[in-house]
Amino acid sequence: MKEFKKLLQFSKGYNLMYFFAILSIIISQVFNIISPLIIRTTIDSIIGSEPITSIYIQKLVNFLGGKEFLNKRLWIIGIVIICNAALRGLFLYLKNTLASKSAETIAKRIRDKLYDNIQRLPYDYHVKADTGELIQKCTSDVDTIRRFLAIQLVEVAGSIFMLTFILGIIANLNKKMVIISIVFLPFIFGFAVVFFKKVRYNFEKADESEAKLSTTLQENLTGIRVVKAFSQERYELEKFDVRNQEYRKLSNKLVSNLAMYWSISDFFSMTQVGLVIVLGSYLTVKGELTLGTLIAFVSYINMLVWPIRQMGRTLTDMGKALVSIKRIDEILSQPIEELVINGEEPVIEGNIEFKNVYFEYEKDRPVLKDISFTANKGDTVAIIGSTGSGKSSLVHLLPRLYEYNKGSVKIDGIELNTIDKYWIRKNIGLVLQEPFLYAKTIKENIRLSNPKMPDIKVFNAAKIAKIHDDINSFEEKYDTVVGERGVSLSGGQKQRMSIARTIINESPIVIFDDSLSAVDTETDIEIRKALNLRKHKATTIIISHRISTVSEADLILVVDKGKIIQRGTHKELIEKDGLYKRVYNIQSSYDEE
Ligand SMILES: Nc1ncnc2c1ncn2[C@@H]1O[C@H](COP(=O)(O)OP(=O)(O)OP(=O)(O)O)[C@@H](O)[C@H]1O
Repeated sequence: MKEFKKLLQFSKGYNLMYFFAILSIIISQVFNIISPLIIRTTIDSIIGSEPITSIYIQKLVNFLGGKEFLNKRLWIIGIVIICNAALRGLFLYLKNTLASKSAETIAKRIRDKLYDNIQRLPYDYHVKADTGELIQKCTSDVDTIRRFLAIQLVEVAGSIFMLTFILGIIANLNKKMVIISIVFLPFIFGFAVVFFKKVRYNFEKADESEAKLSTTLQENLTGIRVVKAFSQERYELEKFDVRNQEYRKLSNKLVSNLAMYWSISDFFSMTQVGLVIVLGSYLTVKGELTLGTLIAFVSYINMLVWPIRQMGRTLTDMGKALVSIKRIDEILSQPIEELVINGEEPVIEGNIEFKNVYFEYEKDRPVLKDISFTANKGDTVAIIGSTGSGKSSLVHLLPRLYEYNKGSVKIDGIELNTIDKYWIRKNIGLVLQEPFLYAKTIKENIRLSNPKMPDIKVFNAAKIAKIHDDINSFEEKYDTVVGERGVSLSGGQKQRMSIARTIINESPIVIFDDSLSAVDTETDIEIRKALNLRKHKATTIIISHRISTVSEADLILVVDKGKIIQRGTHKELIEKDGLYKRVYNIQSSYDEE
């Protein structure tokens, strides 16, 4: 029930439409149920001489001209049957349209809300989240809910109504026959429920196996260059073959499970129908049942058996929808990141001050310890240190991707955690370690944050990032579409593209998180020279493992195990014994060689 309540927030404005969908299936069932009564009356009372017991049918017969009149014009009854079928069709059409329309709208709203929440979840959530799982929740889980609303729920409502209505009618037709007609129904229903509950595990296994198969395919396609470089084709083929075989095995198992179910269930259903025919015929011969009533019973039992058999399956499938609602709720109930809290938007100049800052991702496991340094507007601060020493964590504090636990960070004298996240992120350009490019043109990728940016700015940014000449060498120049994840560009070109994309915004603070690593030393020097020309426009923080990249910085911080162990200019640091000098010596001797 809790799960249904969760759906209600998405169905606002469509509840009435959904109610009409259910009403339509009920009305269509009424027309469906009337049909055997018309045939019964025709056989027993219009053609035969049995009295008409129902006053409603008597009224209808009178309205159509009376028994005698109809007896000579049976075609009128044919038309009534056709009209009845047409009306049933009309209401079925209405049910399908209304249910699908409301289900589609609800599914769209859920997708919108999920997408909106995903955009607003904190950075840390996305660092840890499984992308495949998120995609599955936004696609197949939403689709399961859509099918549940568009098909299963209305069908079950219709079947429950039909069951009650038909039982009411046949109870009036012949009491003895009612017992015979329904004796197997609970068994057919129970068998369906038990069976589908049991095979649900097999369904889930097959689903999982299919997901594994597509993940293997996706991984292979994404990493195809690594596969080729390491001659891993055979291993990949074998891996895929194992997954493929596993999926085939599980699918086959499911198919044989279902084949067994449908044949056993068909056997019980046919036994139920057969029982009605045999015992009904016996009672008819004995004179306890009219021929028309027997035909009505056979029709009704056919109407009941198949939906009841299907309902067992539908009810178990509905369980899947409940699981899907729970799964999407895992995203919806995550606390979203408040980007604007006080709405203050101070002009950011670029003066940065860290004072005794501590930070930890997990309790009591500090990643940054007692970090203090100052950078004035326009300064370049370089951070160097071994992998895992805390360099990225340090710079991630500035755009407030994470909050420091102790100490103080001030931007132009204002405590960082009082500046809105939205505003500070707009004022900090962050070039990440792994550049991500959209499957768009180069120009669109560079002016991503503002598509109205004039071409001249795009060219200038590309020139500073030393990618302008490369772009001009492409046939379509700035209109070249880069493939998914920019596969047609080299690693260094992608890094330079993402540098151009960041510096075009002319943010007062720019951070390069090891984003020159794939660029050769010469290009690295040229980029830094170009950046130096705009030195007074932005405070720059550069993370690198390369001494040549950090050597010209106004301040170099050497970080180890979350602490600043050395600081100063290149000149000062190479004169002191310590990590910096050691790295410098290693890299210089390597360069000389
Ligand atoms: N989201 C996270 N949750 C928990 N621990 C993390 C998270 N991100 C990083 N860490 C841990 O924090 C420590 C510092 O990581 P960080 O990425 O800041 O190092 P780094 O110096 O930038 O390394 P590299 O040079 O390899 O990029 C590492 O031990 C890392 O495992």
